[in-house]
Amino acid sequence: MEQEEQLKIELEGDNHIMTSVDTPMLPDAFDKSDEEKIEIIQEYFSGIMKTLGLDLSDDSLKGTPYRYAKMYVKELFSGLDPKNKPSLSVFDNKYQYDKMLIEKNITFSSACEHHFLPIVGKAHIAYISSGKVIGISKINRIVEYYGKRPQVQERMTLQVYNELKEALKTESIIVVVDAEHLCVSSRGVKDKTSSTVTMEYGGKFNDVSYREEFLRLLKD
Ligand SMILES: Nc1nc2c(ncn2[C@@H]2O[C@H](COP(=O)(O)OP(=O)(O)OP(=O)(O)O)[C@@H](O)[C@H]2O)c(=O)[nH]1
Ligand SMILES: [Zn+2]
Repeated sequence: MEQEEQLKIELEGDNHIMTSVDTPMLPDAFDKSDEEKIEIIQEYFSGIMKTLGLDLSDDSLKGTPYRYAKMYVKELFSGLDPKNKPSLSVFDNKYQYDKMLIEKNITFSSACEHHFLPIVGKAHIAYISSGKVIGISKINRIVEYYGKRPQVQERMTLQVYNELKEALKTESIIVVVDAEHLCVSSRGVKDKTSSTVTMEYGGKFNDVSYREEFLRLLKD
């Protein structure tokens, strides 16, 4: 089959799926200031509370729509705005350290995009330098930044991997995320013990012996 014809079928076919690890955002996502967003969300959340029958003149409840809106924009979902992306300090690997660097037990919280309920867990990350090293706290900060969005765990895992790949100019990175989803543990199926593990890796970590060493060191 001609390549062009094949491409046309792929693009027009019913099963065509756009592949992207980007968080789906509207084109005008960054037109409003944080203060404008807080104002709008506050109004909507007042409506939700009133619909539930809550009396917003109560002194404990009256500040809740504002608190809620501020928490969304400035805290829980601050990672939707690229202005909050951490700057990553990357240095030359002058000492030519060529083994694995592992940053393990990185705690993070996020929110699942299907229910807007918390995802709470840990990320474990390792890389092998191809000439660059990264300030270790920046690894934690990258996890924090991508956690501060409505997420699915698979996408968050890939976003963290891609960001580190870009900064470190290597694919020899492994990202493992192990998290509890409150939409699974506190509602719906209400399973209190399961956790969800996702991973992405490349480069030297395609070799199982590197993955085994990484997983062994996570246990210590
Ligand atoms: N793959 C994946 N699924 C997720 C993640 N977070 C939440 N989910 C799931 O998203 C699904 C949404 O399914 P729906 O059937 O539309 O939602 P629901 O009726 O509330 O489903 P239940 O949770 O089974 O009650 C649920 O199975 C959630 O467990 C995630 O990070 N990755
Ligand atoms: Zn959910």
